Amino acid sequence: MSDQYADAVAAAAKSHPRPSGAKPFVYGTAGFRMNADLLDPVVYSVGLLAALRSRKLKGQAIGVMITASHNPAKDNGVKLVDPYGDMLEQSWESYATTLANTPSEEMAEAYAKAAKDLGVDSDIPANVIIARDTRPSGKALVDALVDALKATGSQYTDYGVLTTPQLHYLTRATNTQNDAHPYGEVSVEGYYKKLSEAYKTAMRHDKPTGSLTVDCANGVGAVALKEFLKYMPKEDDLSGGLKVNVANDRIDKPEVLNEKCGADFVKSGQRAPEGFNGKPFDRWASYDGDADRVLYYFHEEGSIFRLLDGDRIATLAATFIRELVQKAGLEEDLQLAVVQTAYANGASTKYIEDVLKLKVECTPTGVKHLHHVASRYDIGVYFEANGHGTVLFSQNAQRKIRKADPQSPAELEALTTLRALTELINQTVGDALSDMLLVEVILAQKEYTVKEWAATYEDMPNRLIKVLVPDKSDYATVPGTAERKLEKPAGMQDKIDVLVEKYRNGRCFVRASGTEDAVRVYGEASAAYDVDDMLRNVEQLIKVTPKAN
Ligand SMILES: CC(=O)N[C@H]1[C@@H](OP(=O)(O)O)O[C@H](CO)[C@@H](O)[C@@H]1O
Ligand SMILES: [Mg+2]
Repeated sequence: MSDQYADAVAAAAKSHPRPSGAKPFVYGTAGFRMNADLLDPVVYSVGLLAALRSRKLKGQAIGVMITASHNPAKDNGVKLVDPYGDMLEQSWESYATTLANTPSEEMAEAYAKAAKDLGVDSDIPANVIIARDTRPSGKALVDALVDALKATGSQYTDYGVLTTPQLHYLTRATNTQNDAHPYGEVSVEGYYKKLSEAYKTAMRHDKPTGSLTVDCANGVGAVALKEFLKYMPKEDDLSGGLKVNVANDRIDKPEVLNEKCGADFVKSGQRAPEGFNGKPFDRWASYDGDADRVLYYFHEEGSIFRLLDGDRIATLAATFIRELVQKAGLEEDLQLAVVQTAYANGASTKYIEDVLKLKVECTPTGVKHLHHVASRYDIGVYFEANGHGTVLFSQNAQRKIRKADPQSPAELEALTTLRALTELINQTVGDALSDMLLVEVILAQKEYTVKEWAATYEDMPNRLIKVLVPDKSDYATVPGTAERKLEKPAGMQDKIDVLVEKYRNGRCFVRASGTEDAVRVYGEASAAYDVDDMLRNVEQLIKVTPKAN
């Protein structure tokens, strides 16, 4: 056992025992997520890994976020953020999983082995920054994390209660503060200032119409939004003045987090949250529990609910950014693409390809996959249908946008807005607040009402359901199909294909969830009654399939 911290790791591990008989934990789509009561030893092990990761990356700061996002209040979770604000490099996930499943009495050995395998030099200083959402269990979990950081001689900063994207911002800002182009000031205030200044520039000639009401899922988004509003222009300001109503902000009642509200509730049920006023054409948005997702929606006359989901935000952003790039005379220089998952509504994909004539890529579920593909383009717009996404501007694109020499007042105008957008958009990860400001800028500049935005294309009727199965690991998709085809259980895909063929423009796929103990079934077709019938039949098929062995 060579690592100089191994003894301290062993001693501290005794206070964070792994309950016997606990199910194996897996670092999944969004880190570890489970009932908060089980998480203490897991978070301790994540602290150890954060220290190793920071040392491996020459002392750059690593972020640790304690959140379970849209899950119920009793759950919690933990995820690691890499130095530039993206998710933990995939090749390290297996180390996270191994450490999380190690009994406390073997922890020091497992830690030293990981350090050795990963070639970590324990003399390099480690630096970790921490934040948590509003869940009551978060505080004690931060204590477990800090125990690991102290045991490994790491420096740390605990930023308290923040949104997930704020922690991503701080991680990147910390690691770029000495660069030629720092990401921003290393403070939460710096985050608000960066966003508000970019918003004011982008809105310099425009004022949004009407008001915007934001359902904050009774979570941390309410804290961030209220603070941010202090940095916004006054409501009557002709440059960007906007009346924002904050709804579902009961962070004093932790048990109502995500309860009948929030982006996940709205998207999966295709219905408005509790507290919705139902006034026709009022503009509403919902965040999720850690404010990295946002969706818009409104009621048409007759109480018809119209959802403007992540696909809509992606198409709106791609349209607008492409127009700006053209107007700025940079069209030849900058290639733009949209990245989606199989859950994207087929009508949105068709619209991007046929009307916008832009390239669409489809990746497996989970933002880390979308982010990775989007980063290959000069400008990569990526969104999951559930509202999680952002726009990435490559270094090359940022340089060209910064250095371009406008040849006309119109080019200068477009460039000014484009430059503002590279600051307004949180390029580390999906960010409800930043994405919402982006949407507001676009709607105001294009003079779109929500009705006009919704009219750009018509969604295919669709539904997403969860089916409980004895063991979700019986379900596996064919690699390279972006999870659209099953290879396990054997023969099931053929049966699904036969079923789906019966419905006009039917599409349906089944995959195991990476965050819940269930399989998900997504379906869409030309007619809503066909979608319901198709999903009922596929659900039945899953229920009668004998357990694989
Ligand atoms: C269909 C769907 O919305 N799946 C969500 C959900 O993943 P699953 O692996 O499907 O459970 O949670 C992920 C983390 O928040 C999110 O990235 C993803 O989009
Ligand atoms: Mg979230």
